[in-house]
Parts: sequence; structure tokens; C-alpha cells
Amino acid sequence: MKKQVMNRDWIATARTLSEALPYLQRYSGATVVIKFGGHAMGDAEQMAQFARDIVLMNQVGVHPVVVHGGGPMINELLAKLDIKSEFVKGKRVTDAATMEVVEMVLSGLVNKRIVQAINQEGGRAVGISGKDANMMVCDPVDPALGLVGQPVEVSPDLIHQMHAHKIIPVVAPLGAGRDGETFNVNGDTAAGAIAAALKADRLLLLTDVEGVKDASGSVVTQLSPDQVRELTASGVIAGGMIPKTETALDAIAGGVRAVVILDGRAPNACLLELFTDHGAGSLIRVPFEQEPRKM
Ligand SMILES: Nc1ncnc2c1ncn2[C@@H]1O[C@H](COP(=O)(O)OP(=O)(O)O)[C@@H](O)[C@H]1O
Ligand SMILES: CC(=O)N[C@@H](CCC(=O)OP(=O)(O)O)C(=O)O
Repeated sequence: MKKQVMNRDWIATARTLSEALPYLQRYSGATVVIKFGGHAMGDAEQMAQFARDIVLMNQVGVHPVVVHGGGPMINELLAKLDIKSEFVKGKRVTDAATMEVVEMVLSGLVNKRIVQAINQEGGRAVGISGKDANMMVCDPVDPALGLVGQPVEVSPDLIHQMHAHKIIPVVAPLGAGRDGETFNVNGDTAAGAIAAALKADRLLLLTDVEGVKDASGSVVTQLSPDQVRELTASGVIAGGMIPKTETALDAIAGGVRAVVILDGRAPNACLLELFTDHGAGSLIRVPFEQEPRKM
């Protein structure tokens, strides 16, 4: 009896691999930007599983770029140092003292944790921030927010070179100012700007809900930019989902083929979306590219 169940499992595994063939072919050579948010990171086991997905993607010919956040980890160190912090419209008001902590946590702790996790799974990851090689040049968003940056010039060269050398880039969302400042950039915003500069095939925004929900609370598996605008105008898309859908629309306008908002806490979320018939989360793209959504 036990043996039969085991046989069935192996057959299912083989079938899953076989069904993945068209997707493996479709994404071979594709650039996929993955935004890994602080809330999606979870424990060491979840981090290892995320890293394994990234290494697998790379192994089958995808060019992944990981852009990470780390808001909860920044909050933790600010609290230990007794530095007060507040958010305005989803962005952290950043003075010089806060900026030092943001850079230490993002470029140091969080970036290196992800790099190490990927390397432990057999990948070759290198951690950078938007300041390296002047990749992401920013202007201040609003004087009231201090050192919060809006990317204005993003150069894809460094990432192209890393991919050419089979290196997986892991990018901390910091930007270089024109006068030598360091800017704090929202992780979603940075991922969108980098995906647009690369004209990425997919931008995956990993978050802590299954996708974009409609007024009835059901996840919408496919949306056009107009539908996103309607859901936002009617207040159905709210709170932390607003910067994500805004990023998605900007990325699509900037040349990204499609954006998927999906639950990063779900096991193998990226693989489920890219390589299975099922797919995951909400896919946002312009309607003329319409092909049947998976599921
Ligand atoms: N229409 C919607 N569909 C899904 N989530 C929504 C919607 N409107 C608001 N939200 C909220 O947005 C949150 C995701 O944003 P946020 O918590 O900032 O993500 P992250 O920490 O991953 O960047 C969800 O947990 C949910 O509470
Ligand atoms: C300007 C701004 O708000 N920057 C963010 C950068 C980190 C981030 O975006 O982290 P998550 O993706 O985990 O939220 C911050 O300081 O928290």
C-alpha cells in the first residue's frame, strides 16, 4: 500500500516536470525581477526556500534580479537605537541619522543574508545597492520626506555584466544623489525602476496577500492597467497595495511585459507562477498582449 502511494508521488513529480516544459522554453533567456519584501522574508527556512527557487530559475536559463526590502528589520534596529520613525504615504521619513541605519540594515544585514542564502543553495549571488556603479540615480521625492529618493536614471549595464558572468544580482534599494547624497528608496519603487530599465519580461512583487482582491474579497487573477485604476479610484485597492499597483503601472509603462503580485509566504511561490499551469497571484498587463491566464 505504502509503495503504491510512493509510486503515485513520483509519477506526479515527473508529470509536473513534463508540464513545465513550455514554461521552461518560454522563460529561457528571460529577465525576471523579483521584489522580496521584508514581510515576505519569514524565517531561515523560508529564506532558504526562496533562495532555492532563485537558483533553480537561474539554472534553467532565466536571468533573475533580486531587489529586496527590509522595512521590519530597519524598524527593529531604529527601536534598539531609540530613533523614532514615521511613514508618510507608505514612505519612511528619512533624516541623516535614519539614513545611516537604513543603509546599515539594507546593504549590510539583509542584503548579505539573501546573498549567502542563494550561495548556500549553489548559486553565485553578489550583493550591490543602487549606489554601485551609480546604477540608480535619484532626486528627492519631497523635502518633507528628507532623504527619500525617486529613481530618475537607472542604468542596466552593471546588471547585464553580472548576468553575462553568470552572477545573480541582489540589489538593496538605495540610490545615489547627484550631490553625493545617499537616498532611501521604497523597495517596490526600486524594483519597478530596475525592471523598466532592463525591459524585464516579468516583475514579481512578493507580498503577504495572495494577490489583488476585488470588492468581494476574491483574488483577481488577471487585470489590465485600466482595471487597476478603477479598483484604486473606488477605494478597493488601498493601503500598502497602492504603492505596489502604482509600481506595476509605472513598470508596464516603462516597458516591462507583465507584473505579478503574489504571496511570497506561499511555498515555491515564484516557481508556481513561472513554471506551472496553475500560476499564482494577480497578473497585470496591457490587454493587447492577452493570452489565456494560467489557472
Ligand atoms: N485590494 C487589495 N487587495 C489585496 N491587498 C490589499 C488591497 N487593498 C489593500 N491591501 C493591503 O495591502 C497589503 C500589502 O501591502 P504591504 O503590507 O505594504 O506589503 P509588503 O509589506 O509586502 O510591502 C495587504 O496585506 C492588504 O492588507
Ligand atoms: C522610502 C522607504 O520607505 N524605504 C523603505 C526601504 C525598505 C523597504 O521598502 O522594505 P519593505 O519592502 O520590506 O517594505 C524603508 O525605509 O522601510
